[in-house]
Amino acid sequence: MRVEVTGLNLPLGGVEGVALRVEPGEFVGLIGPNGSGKSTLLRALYRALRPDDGTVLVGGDDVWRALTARESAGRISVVAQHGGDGFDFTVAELVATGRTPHRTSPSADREIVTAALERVGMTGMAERLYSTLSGGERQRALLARAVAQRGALLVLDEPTNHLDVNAQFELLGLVRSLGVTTLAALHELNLAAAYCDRLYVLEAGRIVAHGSPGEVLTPALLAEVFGVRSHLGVNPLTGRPNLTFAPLKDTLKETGDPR
Ligand SMILES: Nc1ncnc2c1ncn2[C@@H]1O[C@H](COP(=O)(O)OP(=O)(O)OP(=O)(O)O)[C@@H](O)[C@H]1O
Repeated sequence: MRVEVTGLNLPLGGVEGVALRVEPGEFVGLIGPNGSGKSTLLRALYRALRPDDGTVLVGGDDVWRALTARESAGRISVVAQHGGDGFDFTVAELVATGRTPHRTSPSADREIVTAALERVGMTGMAERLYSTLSGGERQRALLARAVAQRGALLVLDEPTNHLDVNAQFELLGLVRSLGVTTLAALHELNLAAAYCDRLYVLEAGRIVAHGSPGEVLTPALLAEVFGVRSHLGVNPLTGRPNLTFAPLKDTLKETGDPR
């Protein structure tokens, strides 16, 4: 399902004049420093923050003007930051809330929930209370809910938070394997380089660059936007672009030789 955002101005986060596209089946990453407006922009896409101006088309329909909240929830699956906080649900109950926008039978819903839990490897935790899960387990439960929701667009807000290095690969690999059009805010730039087809860079609420990871993640852009020195090479294990970083001012000298 195609996403087309044009002329988007939001009442929060300084988000102004944002235009972006996600083609059907693409995995597009949204990167930018803390506070640059990534979460705020995503909220406007999944109908949680009404824009002052501009359009958000998902599957050709204006999310804010042509779709109801229910229709939008049927089309867009979301893994938001702190998305399950405050729920006193079991994992299976949480995942079942992903079926709310759909009018399918209870038995079909149960099968979909079971399959979603299996997909994220949480079958054995179905009856655990969400509030008792670790941070990484919570992320997987929220992804299972999004899988059960079966939206044609998947929006992820920093989905790899709390995950160990292997779990980060597993989660993003799982997302890719779904083959669903995906837009994800990501902090870890090497994960963005490894998993995303294209990237958009947000700085103070404006898109300042977009393109393939190799085109976007240049030392000049990373110095300007993130204030770091960087080297773009190739990950010898995967062949994907690979960044190494250092602070602009070499504060590492003061830490001594780690060897
Ligand atoms: N409800 C709100 N009220 C006031 N300011 C807000 C609100 N929501 C977001 N902001 C501000 O908007 C800016 C962008 O926030 P946002 O959460 O979108 O950034 P982000 O790029 O997702 O950051 P991070 O990487 O730290 O998660 C921040 O300065 C934030 O303080």
